[in-house]
Amino acid sequence: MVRIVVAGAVIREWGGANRVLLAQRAYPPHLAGLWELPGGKVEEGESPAQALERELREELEIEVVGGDRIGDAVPVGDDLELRAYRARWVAGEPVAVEHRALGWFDDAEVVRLADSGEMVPADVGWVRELVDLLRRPGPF
Ligand SMILES: Nc1nc2c([nH]c(=O)n2[C@H]2C[C@H](O)[C@@H](COP(=O)(O)OP(=O)(O)OP(=O)(O)O)O2)c(=O)[nH]1
Repeated sequence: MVRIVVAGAVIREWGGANRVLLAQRAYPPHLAGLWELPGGKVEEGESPAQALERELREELEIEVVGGDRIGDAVPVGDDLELRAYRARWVAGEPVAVEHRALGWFDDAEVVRLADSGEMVPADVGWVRELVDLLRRPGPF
């Protein structure tokens, strides 16, 4: 059975640029050190939006509301399907509960991470859509 993994783009205008929140994985070894959109696996009985809201509460201690899809689904191995969504920030300052670090990246920095191999490979296909979002005016 294919499990759905949801990943969220929280965007904030900060320091004169729109920035997306990325998280640096601490595990497993082949992904440790790489940056991703935070999220996790959808549990039984949950909608993708509910899963995203729960995962960001658990991993980052922030409250968000799950929104529109970003880009296409990405198969990971034989048993995971990864999906990206907009996530509207509601409350809380992000804390790295499970990640090595957190960062807010503007459009150029997202491209640089992808080009330099510092982004989780499955997420690289979303960079074009992320950059388009970051170049649009808010509110987010
Ligand atoms: N959260 C997240 N996972 C990703 C991304 N890209 C990517 O390949 N993955 C993979 C890594 C993992 O194999 C899987 C999600 O695992 P996870 O560790 O974030 O999810 P989880 O909290 O539900 O996991 P678990 O500890 O219960 O295993 O998807 C991404 O952008 N965000």
